[in-house]
Amino acid sequence: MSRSNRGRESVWSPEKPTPDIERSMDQKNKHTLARKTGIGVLQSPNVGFQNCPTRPERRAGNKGWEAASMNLVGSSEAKLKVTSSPSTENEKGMEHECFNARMQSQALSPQMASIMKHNGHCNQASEGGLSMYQKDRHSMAGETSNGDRRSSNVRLQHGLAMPKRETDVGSLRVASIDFNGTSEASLNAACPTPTRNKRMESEYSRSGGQPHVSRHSRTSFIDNQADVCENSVHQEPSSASHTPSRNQPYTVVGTRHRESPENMLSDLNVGVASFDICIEKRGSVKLNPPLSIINREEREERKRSLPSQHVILGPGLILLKKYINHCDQVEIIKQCRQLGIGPGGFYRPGYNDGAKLNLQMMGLGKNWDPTTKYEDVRSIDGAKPPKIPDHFNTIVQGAIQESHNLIKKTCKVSHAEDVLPKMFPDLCIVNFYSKAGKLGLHQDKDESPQSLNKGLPVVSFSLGDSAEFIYGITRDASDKVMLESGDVLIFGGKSRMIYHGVTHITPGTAPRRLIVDTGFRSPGRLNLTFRQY
Ligand SMILES: O=C(O)CCC(=O)C(=O)O
Ligand SMILES: [Fe+2]
Repeated sequence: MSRSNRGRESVWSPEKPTPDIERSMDQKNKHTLARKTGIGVLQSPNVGFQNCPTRPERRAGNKGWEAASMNLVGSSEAKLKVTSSPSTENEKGMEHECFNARMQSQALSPQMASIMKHNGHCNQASEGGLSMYQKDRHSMAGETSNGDRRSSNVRLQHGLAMPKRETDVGSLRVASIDFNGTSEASLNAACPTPTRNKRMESEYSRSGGQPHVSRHSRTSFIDNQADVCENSVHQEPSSASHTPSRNQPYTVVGTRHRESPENMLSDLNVGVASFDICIEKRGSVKLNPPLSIINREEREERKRSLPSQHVILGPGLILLKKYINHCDQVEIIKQCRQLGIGPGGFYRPGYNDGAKLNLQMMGLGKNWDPTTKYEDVRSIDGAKPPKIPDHFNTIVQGAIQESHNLIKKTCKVSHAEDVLPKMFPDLCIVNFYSKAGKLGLHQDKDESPQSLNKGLPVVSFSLGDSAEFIYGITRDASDKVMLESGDVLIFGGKSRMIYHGVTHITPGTAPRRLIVDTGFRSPGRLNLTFRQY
């Protein structure tokens, strides 16, 4: 099993609704999907639309719609409207010609602009807006408005399933729409069939202007007698405090067309939504942590200055407990945050069949993706992975040195490098795990054969919430260790090819001071694995 088989999650399965979506359905074709998000956490509610009643591939000639997934995150003002005008007489003509997509956004991230340009989805794209005017039978038309509020019409080739075959006519799909920032948004979709109309509504509302409030997302499918076929995703600005800044990106990403592998592959090329590992501070009052917490953290600091609790878990397998100090942890999180929202930043890697890893990932130096493995330019969006910051490398070298000292002392060997070779990283995989994040059992074996043969170590930093890390020489890895914020785990030499994975993270275990000083998402865990290709 290779790294490419790491924990997979099917994100769109008509048979298996995602567990966090409650589903109910009455006898009159009324479907409701609802999901409540947690309190106190800026979350990305995934609103999944599954198993829509008029799937075009099943019911030839019907106008069907499908929206597989909608993600709303954080603050943005954005509007996507997709309409298909009805024709009472000639359904086919209507279905082929009258697609019209409209996206309004006050701010378009530079990243998104370049993605849209790169993928040829618009003829003009710039930070702050994009526009497209294109007319053909599968086109969407529109214009860019003046001023702050941009109106962009985009051709979402993968965001919408354009009718390609007779059986697909009239199908509208909005498979995945990502808004970043704090948002109020709604999605409406309706499509008449000869016998009945369907209407789908989704609403994500945010009460109050502060990030730490309870959130609610609602999606429902309602029978509708309206004579229009409309599918729109609509976000209304709710208050001045939601006014987006230019670096609050708005992106639209690809669909999951289940019926064709090529579609699934090309979906991945549509673009990525930028993901922020930190919660934006919105003028909220910064409260000092309670005394008990300060005391506990001071005790932990003191413990750190005691003789180290570093352990040798196996030959070339070293755990440096709380090796990274608070200031360095803050620095690493802030730098990852900055890099993560820029070009080549965090995205959720997926497989050709639509399954996705249970984490957000970013490559530094090189990108790694389950389908492409290592690449110098990200095939998903053409972005060049950012460089590894020098400061990170300094910590890596210090950790290797510390491990050598420990090996010399404990194993009484004169050449610690025989046990754990030195390594000068040219790439780093940064993983962000949210509450449900995990990583299936795998070996890290996509590095070069020379690197693997020499047993050049992987150096892994853990920050934020603790994680249960499982490992072992064989596939039935049964050893476990808790990786806490500041820990560095190193596996090289004879342990280079261990099977390993992350079974779960434990929410609420990140040092509070770290969250306060960084705005780091809670619950959340950041993991950086440095390697030499
Ligand atoms: O998150 C971790 O601790 C492990 C990450 C990992 O194994 C990987 O990225 O290959
Ligand atoms: Fe790994």
